[in-house]
Amino acid sequence: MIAMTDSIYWVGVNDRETHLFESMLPIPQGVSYNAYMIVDEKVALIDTVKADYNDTYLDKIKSVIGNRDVDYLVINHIEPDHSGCIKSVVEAYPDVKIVGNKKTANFLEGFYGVTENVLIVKESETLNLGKHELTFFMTPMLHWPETMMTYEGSNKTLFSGDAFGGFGALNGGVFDNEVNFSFYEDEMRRYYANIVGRYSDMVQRALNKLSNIEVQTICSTHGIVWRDNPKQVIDLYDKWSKQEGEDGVVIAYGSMYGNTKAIAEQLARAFAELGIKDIKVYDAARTHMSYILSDIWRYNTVLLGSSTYNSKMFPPMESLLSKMENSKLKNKNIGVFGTYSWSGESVDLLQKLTEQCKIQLFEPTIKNIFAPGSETVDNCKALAKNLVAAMK
Ligand SMILES: Cc1cc2nc3c(=O)[nH]c(=O)nc-3n(C[C@H](O)[C@H](O)[C@H](O)COP(=O)(O)O)c2cc1C
Repeated sequence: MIAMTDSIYWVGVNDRETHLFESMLPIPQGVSYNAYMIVDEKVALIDTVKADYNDTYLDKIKSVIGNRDVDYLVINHIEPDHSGCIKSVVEAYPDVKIVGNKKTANFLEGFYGVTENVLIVKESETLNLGKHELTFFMTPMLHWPETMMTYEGSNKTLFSGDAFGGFGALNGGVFDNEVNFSFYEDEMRRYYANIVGRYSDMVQRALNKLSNIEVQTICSTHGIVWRDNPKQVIDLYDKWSKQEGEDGVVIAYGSMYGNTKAIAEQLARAFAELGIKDIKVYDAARTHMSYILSDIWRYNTVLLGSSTYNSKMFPPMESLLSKMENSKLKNKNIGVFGTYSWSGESVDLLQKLTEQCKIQLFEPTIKNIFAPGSETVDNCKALAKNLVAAMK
């Protein structure tokens, strides 16, 4: 338990055990499931943690309130990594009222069979705890239908659910002024690109809503608590949700025997010769696509390459492109390249995807039969030149 004020507590946990978040995204640095508690005339919990950490969570609550009862459990987001302890909270505190919106109630019944003692709240409705008053803001599809945020007025604290969160367990430092943010920034962007990015329009809607309230502290369900400079994370979310990429290049390729890789290397060199310093080259079969997507989110220029594999793209590139399409990527300048030996579908498929994604494809497209020759070097230089000219 960590006291955030004399009456608001962090009762979250660090997960250093799970390898793959949502069974897909590597979290070598762990992740935190943040939950909070407000102790006033009434006691309110805000979100719970993943079921695996049930005992630790309940112990933390008890360490603050002893034998007092919990009056409310606010569910900002019912994804199981935050709602996994609902049933044990109900068992431990049978009179607890579960606070959520109409959609939360539906999920609550479906996941946990809980139908009693549910308090349904609507947009801007308030709940008085004594000195603290909670106001609820609906933020649907950020990133589930039932997501909402809870604002505590006396401390100007926003409990934001998954919004403003990120990977990376809390290594002692919990608040933004206690940590070196560069590590958390990378892990926040990877979380954003892979989990929230698809719902960027909803993020913009939520940011507009929040612009009407004064926020001094942001408490997300993952990662650090922002109380020194909450504007920093709001600005980052604004930038990421507008998909405003920085000048820089991501080159991702799939290559079995090095021919496509050779083009990737030539392209990287061509960008470097044009003065670009931020160039990230990824073998899509080697680096998990969540890291590649995170950099694609960061930069404005993307080069995608694939050899032809059984009339298709090389499978790891196919996965990356499917994820890119699902993320509703926009505002990127793209070049494509690849090699083949007889039918050569991969580059055409790469091109087709850029049409589906509505991202701008730059010429020349580089499609090589067998090993790349000297004309490939010229094509790489021409493509790099066109893409650099389009940077800010
Ligand atoms: C398993 C396998 C399947 C392939 N399937 C095709 C194909 O369907 N059409 C084609 O034109 N070339 C195909 N090729 C040839 C490669 O696309 C070609 O040799 C390419 O240059 C390899 O590039 P890389 O060295 O970057 O892997 C295949 C090669 C392998 C090893």
